[in-house]
Amino acid sequence: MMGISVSNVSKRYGDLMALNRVSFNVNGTGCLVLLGPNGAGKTTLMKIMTNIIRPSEGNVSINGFNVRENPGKALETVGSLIEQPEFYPYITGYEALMFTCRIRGISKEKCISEVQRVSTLTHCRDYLNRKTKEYSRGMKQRVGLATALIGDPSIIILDEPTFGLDPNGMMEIRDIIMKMKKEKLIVLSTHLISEAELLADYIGIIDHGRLMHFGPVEKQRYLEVKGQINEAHVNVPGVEIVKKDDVRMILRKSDGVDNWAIIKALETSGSIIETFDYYSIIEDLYRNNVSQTDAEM
Ligand SMILES: Nc1ncnc2c1ncn2[C@@H]1O[C@H](COP(=O)(O)OP(=O)(O)OP(=O)(O)O)[C@@H](O)[C@H]1O
Repeated sequence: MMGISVSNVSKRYGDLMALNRVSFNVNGTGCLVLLGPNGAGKTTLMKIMTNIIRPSEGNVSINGFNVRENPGKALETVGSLIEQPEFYPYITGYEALMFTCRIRGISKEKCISEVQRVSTLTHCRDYLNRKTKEYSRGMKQRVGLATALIGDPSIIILDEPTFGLDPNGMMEIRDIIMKMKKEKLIVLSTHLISEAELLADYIGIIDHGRLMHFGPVEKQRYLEVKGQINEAHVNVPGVEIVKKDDVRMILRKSDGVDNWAIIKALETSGSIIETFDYYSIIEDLYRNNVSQTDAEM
């Protein structure tokens, strides 16, 4: 099974610990979102994962191959877009993509159709014949993403893929990621909680170089109840109250607990329910794990 293993990775820049003993494993398909404020260490971690820089300590393995010792094998099926893409200014986007096809070992005959495929996916065909020095930030971002998709890699590592895109562009890229994550392993960084909520199957929260939280996003497990719930008791096995005030309550439930059982218990105990819905816990995790001065939503 495809997977990434990050083991005790630290990175020092002089006195600064940009990453401090980060470890996690992620396997199979889905999307791991690395969420954290500016300067948290997300890009540094992704650069280490793709062998752009070397860790001060620790190791990264992809599909069982150590990224530093065996980069050819480890990164064979990995596509990536790290930081803002930069292209040689006098070449066109088309030439940049063709060049990447050749580097990735795609045969000459197949390059044209592959460039068409990735540029259609990322909606950058209209300006592929213009020189990259004329591109806006968003245009560069789309061509950069197209570059990451060349060769149809099974693992894709994307550093802030929607950075610099207009709202439509953001939605298009998120749609592409939603589709791709069904059959690929995607790792992406963002400082936007809304983006994490939409895309994450696994979440890693990074602050000041430390991995503060790592785990699956249990989308169906958390419920938000609003209404008059000041006297609420939820005597349902497998249900616990995570947070509660007079008008709002967050619940966590175990597998197999029926939402109707919870509603019934709440009403029986005298609550008046106005809304009852699934709740994304990511914002809470972020608030609890990122130092307040840095928190930006
Ligand atoms: N080459 C470098 N030399 C010195 N310090 C660096 C270098 N690269 C990164 N840093 C520092 O390491 C820390 C982590 O930076 P990094 O770019 O990984 O953060 P980030 O989470 O990706 O932030 P952002 O969301 O702003 O892109 C920051 O304090 C940054 O200033």
